[in-house]
Amino acid sequence: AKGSVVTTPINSEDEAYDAPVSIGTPAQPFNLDFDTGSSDLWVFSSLTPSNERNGQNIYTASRSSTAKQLSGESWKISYGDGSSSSGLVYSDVVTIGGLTAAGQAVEAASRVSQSFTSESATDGLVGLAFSSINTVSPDQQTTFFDTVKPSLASPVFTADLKHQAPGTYNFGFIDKSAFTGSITYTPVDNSQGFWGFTSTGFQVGNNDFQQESITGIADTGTTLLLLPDDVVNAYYSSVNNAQNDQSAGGFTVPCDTSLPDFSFGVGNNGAMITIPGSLMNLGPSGSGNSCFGGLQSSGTIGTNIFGDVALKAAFVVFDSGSQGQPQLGWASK
Ligand SMILES: Cc1cc(CN)n(C)n1
Repeated sequence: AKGSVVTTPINSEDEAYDAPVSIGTPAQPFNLDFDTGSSDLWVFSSLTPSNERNGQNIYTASRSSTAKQLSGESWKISYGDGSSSSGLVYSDVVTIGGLTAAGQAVEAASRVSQSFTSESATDGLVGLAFSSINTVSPDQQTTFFDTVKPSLASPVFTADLKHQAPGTYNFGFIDKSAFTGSITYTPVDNSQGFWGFTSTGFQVGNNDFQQESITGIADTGTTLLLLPDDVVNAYYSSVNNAQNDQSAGGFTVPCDTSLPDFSFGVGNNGAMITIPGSLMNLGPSGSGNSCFGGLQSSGTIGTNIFGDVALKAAFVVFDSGSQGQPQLGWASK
């Protein structure tokens, strides 16, 4: 089997990307944030207090003839940006891009934190990291990808995110028309449950390539590219009037400045993914006439995060084991 679904930026800053998902019988429609940095499929629901909702679609299990509550099961998750949610668990039919997962764990929110409430465009998340970090307790559940994997032509999914334009998540196949050149594969360390890999280094504009192992995760659910301070300082020291502005929450640049490209190395054959300078500006920073940089410090997080700013410059293959061990494929587009 194969699936293909369009994913769309939720706002003018490409802050997150949602895609349509149907749950239940008859189908209840949702717009969910596909997140390769977590492993819970959760939705706003009839259990979510009305003062924590803001127009989101809600899942009502009692209206689905295929819903079954998983008795005694619950979930609770918190994300790197401080947001969180928790609730109860049902199994139900979940359809994404023509692919149907029967008996998928659907995590119904009985509470959500403020940033979810205020993001009216997003009805929940589809976790696409490894099922080893699914939070359902006492019986851990599988991600949508793991649930449908046995039926897929190939155990892979791909992410093709775009700047201010619709992109695509494909399941079970690689669309050769979606990228240029070849795909460079690199091994994945999934010991922490993430799509972890090591980049071979970086390059600011047309400067020399700086060889430096940068270990991080490919995370479609994080907006920014979060890298070590030496990389971030090397980038912004090449930008006139760039400044690390605490009140803005990080590095800002003058909004009218053309920014250098930023490239990062993948694989052991010298391949690089180049983020055009235009995509390194995320728009007004909210303080002064400065704009917020797409590259920021991974500082105290404990890992580097290749989020949407990086991923939207690439066609990315999340391969869970077509060659035995999990790997990430990177191609320009
Ligand atoms: C809701 C959400 C998801 C992620 C990335 N995994 N973040 C940082 N926030």
